[in-house]
Amino acid sequence: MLFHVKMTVNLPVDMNPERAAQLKAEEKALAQRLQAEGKWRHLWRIAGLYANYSVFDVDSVQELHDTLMQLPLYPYMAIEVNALCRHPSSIHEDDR
Ligand SMILES: O=C(O)CC1=CCC(=O)O1
Repeated sequence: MLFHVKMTVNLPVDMNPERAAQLKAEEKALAQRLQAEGKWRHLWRIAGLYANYSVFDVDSVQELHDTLMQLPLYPYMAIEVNALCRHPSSIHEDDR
């Protein structure tokens, strides 16, 4: 199942810089592991914003929920989710 996810990060302005750097490093490590596993298919910066557009390929809505909840930056994110399904004109056989 594919889901388009927008994540907007809002770190508190008074957050300790070392704590912020630690959270970002943990987020990067998990994001790269999930990409290597094929669960996090796309990760794009939204130009001009501390936000991203992502596409997740997971087995269930519950798996998406659990994945998002475990992100280190989750407490500081606003998240919007849209479920995706195959477009009849798509030429990409792996879209599903
Ligand atoms: O910087 C972001 O958009 C938040 C984020 C998601 C994965 C990652 O490494 O950073």
